[in-house]
Amino acid sequence: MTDLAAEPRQQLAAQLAEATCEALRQDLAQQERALLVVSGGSTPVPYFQALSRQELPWERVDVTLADERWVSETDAASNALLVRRHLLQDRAAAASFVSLTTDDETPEQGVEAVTRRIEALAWPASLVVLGMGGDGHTASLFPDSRELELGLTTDAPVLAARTPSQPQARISLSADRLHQARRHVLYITGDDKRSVLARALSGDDLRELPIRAFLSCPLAVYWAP
Ligand SMILES: O=C1O[C@H](COP(=O)(O)O)[C@@H](O)[C@H](O)[C@H]1O
Repeated sequence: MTDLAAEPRQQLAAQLAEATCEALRQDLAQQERALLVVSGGSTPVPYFQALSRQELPWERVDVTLADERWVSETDAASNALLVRRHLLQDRAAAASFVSLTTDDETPEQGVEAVTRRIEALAWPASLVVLGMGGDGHTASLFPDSRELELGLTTDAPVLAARTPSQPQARISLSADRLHQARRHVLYITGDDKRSVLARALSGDDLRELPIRAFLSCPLAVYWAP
């Protein structure tokens, strides 16, 4: 059976990979290193694959995540595993990846070390590629997170987050740090997420749909059915 969603999603992934390269190339013409912040979850796989084949001076590119589940890098739920499997391949294998986890038991214990790692990167990031869940969360800024208010207001770059709806503890870049990037993309697929985005655009309560914190970045929306 033909998967009707596959082709537009592949095209979208190819377009976003091109736009990502353009952003990184522009910045690498002005500076020694450039930083790309990507999201995890299931959506970015075709984008990562398309990006991994692009020609770029990848050895001058750092890649990190907008957020991570506090699991080992071998766990199937690890966003780092996803990046290593699908993005840090082919030409992009030469990029440096900076993870958001440590060997500590909890993100609260690891957050200081991760903060030091994150601060050592070449900010502002060239591009932040945000994802969005069906509940309007982005990065690990979840509507039901105990730390949502903190994540939206702190000027610290990284925070630990506990979210009743999620099985794992999380670590996330803060809204402030994500805002500081030069360019912002929201990368989503499917009609459900399009409806969530439409809802987000028609209101202003950040606690209801945290993605609203990024709608005026400005945010380039990459969507396919
Ligand atoms: O939990 C997460 O979910 C969002 C969206 O994921 P998707 O599977 O619906 O694409 C993602 O942006 C975030 O990085 C991830 O940790």
